[in-house]
Amino acid sequence: MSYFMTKMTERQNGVDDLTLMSSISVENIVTQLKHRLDKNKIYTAVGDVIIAVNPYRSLPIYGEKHVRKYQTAKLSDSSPHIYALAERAYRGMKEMGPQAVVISGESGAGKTESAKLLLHYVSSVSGSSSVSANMKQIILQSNPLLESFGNAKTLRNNNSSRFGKYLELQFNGAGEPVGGVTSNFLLEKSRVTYAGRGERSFHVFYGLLAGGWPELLSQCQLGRAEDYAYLSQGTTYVDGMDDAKDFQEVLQAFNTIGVPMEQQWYLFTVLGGILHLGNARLTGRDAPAQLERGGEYSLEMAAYLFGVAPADLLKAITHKTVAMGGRRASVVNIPQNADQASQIRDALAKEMYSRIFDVIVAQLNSVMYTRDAQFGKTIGILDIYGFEIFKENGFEQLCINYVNEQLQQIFISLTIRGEQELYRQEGLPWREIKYFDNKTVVELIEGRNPPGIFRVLDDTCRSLHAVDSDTADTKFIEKLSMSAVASHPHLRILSSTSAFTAGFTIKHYAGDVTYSVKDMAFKNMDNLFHSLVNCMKTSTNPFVRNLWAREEEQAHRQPSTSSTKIRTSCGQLVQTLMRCQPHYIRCIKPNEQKAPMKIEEKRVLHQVRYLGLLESVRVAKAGYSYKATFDLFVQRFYSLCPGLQVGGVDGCRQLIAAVLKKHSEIAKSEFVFGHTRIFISSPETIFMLEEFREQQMDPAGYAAKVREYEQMEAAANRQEAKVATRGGGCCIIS
Ligand SMILES: Nc1ncnc2c1ncn2[C@@H]1O[C@H](COP(=O)(O)OP(=O)(O)OP(=O)(O)O)[C@@H](O)[C@H]1O
Repeated sequence: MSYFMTKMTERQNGVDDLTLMSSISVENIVTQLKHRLDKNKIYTAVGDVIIAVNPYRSLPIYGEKHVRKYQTAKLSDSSPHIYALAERAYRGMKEMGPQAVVISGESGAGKTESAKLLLHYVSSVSGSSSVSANMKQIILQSNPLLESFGNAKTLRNNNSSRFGKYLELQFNGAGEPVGGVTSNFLLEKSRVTYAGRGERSFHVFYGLLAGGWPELLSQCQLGRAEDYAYLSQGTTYVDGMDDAKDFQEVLQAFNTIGVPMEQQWYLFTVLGGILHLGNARLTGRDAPAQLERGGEYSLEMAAYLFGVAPADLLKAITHKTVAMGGRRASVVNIPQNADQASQIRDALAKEMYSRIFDVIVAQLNSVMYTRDAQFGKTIGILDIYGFEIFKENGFEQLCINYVNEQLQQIFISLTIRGEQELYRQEGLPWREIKYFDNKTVVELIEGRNPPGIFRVLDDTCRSLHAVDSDTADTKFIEKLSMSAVASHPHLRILSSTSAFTAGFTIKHYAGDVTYSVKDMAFKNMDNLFHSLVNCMKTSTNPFVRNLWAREEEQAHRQPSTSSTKIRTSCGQLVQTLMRCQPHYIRCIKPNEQKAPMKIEEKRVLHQVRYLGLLESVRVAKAGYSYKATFDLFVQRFYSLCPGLQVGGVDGCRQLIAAVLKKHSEIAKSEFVFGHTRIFISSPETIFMLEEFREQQMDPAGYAAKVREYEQMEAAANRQEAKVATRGGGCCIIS
């Protein structure tokens, strides 16, 4: 007996769950997604993981009617849908404890839309008391605010989130949302000072210039976006976007969350200061650098808006303060040339912006967070860049891929651990689950002993004083080559060639990625020197002073590096997620042109690899292919045992005995009984059971499907024969 119906479904419609594919390969995953998208099915499951293919058009699968369907559905029987996952998370939160939904995928794949759909679902099913209505309103308004400061136009997405976000919703005992906390990660602050061709900086800059209060624009002496070096490298305009209108939403959100007018004013003047700072161009091969002609006005405006003296600001930019010596350390000011000083100026702009972003998030949290929530009643939503591999990969990709390695670690340990725990609870014998544990890659990047890549990089940065960026990169790769991890099986160090600055390849769980070390050391140091910190702390602008207040007098300490900050915030995230029941949404961008319902196979293949979907299928199939409570199993397959009168374990045993008696091709060892569930080893057995069931319940329909399948196979064979004849000219497949 073949399980042809399953194959037919697989070939025509794609399987609902990829663990049911007849052959497991990345190519077959793509084929399945394609078949499903052809049938308007954008969601596919891999066990409990949901794959969401961006349809690039609105589909009639959302809204209240669909919410009600999933709210009342038996989840084990419902088709894959983001609402089904949202319902699982919501029920899990109410009945058990903290839940987390991890959404990943490349830019434009649909992460933010998925997060919004989740919020919509939870908001729809979770009560309407005045506290929760108020909270829903705040959460709703926080979106345009965070998007204005954290999103930008990129070539891939006009409204691309340039930061990772973890929103933890807090609920009361009745399951109503009463609060929340947002954490932000990896803001792409380099976008403040540079946006590539066709891209823009963060939306808020254009909004401010297009829709800011006239008195504010006049005080800041602000003009058009094209007038500012930081905004004019890319484009300044986005099709279909109304910057002035969006800016009004920002102001409204500030009012809703209670940011006083005075603070709003100060905040926007600092943004204006950043724009002027970018126009303070520096020149001169010798150190210290000088301002270019005309640069004095820009520097003065920046200094005025930051509330510091122009001479102090210039000195802080053109001199680097470093600590020298051991215990009785002294501080020296090293003059910087134009390139170095420009880097420091940009570092100030980036840091100022990123601190403003942090302040906004903190302000949001101060109104959202509540102590009245029930302990452990939370649902977290993590919307974060997926694994990245570009033609050229640098420090940013290393950080993003490191976070994704960590997330994969959690995925593996919680899934496998959960599976093993279930076996233990069910009294099943220990069954080893084989999978690739990427812990070794996490340690290669962040390890302490032996020091991993980040620590070698930090060590290099610590020993840098007045060297240029190229020398720093060379020193880093030398150190890495001599370090203990140099011979790590997942690392290959590459020396420089004419086309490539030295670098290294990491064998990640999702594939090999080659990183160039160009500018890694400088990006890691962030070039934020004490001179800048000390200058900003003298500001007469209370908002600016506050931004820098957290800095201790730390002229004698090196500032924390970017990789240390990422390790720390990622560590906190991991701890939070480890306490939760996780749910995963892997988003896929089907094509580059944003064309509705179209799959470019090569593109999707690439993402399937880098989202680690093959690994997900393997992990989901690692234990038993199928598990269900005795009752559920009996409910589904009772027709295979005519006259069956009982449910539970007895019903299950009788049913299986009947199947084995009639179908000798199924081995008894396929079925394992736990305390409350039945487990089935291979997917083939389930396919067969499904087929027997269909045959039993609807013989005529089944016979028609057999005929349809045979015709389809014959047509496929004829087609293959034609292709073979055309291609080789001599091979006819009979
Ligand atoms: N489920 C969906 N239905 C219809 N359109 C969608 C859906 N998901 C995404 N889109 C479309 O794709 C666009 C990009 O989606 P989104 O902004 O969510 O991507 P992203 O993964 O968050 O990207 P980035 O990482 O750049 O922020 C949306 O503006 C929307 O037009």
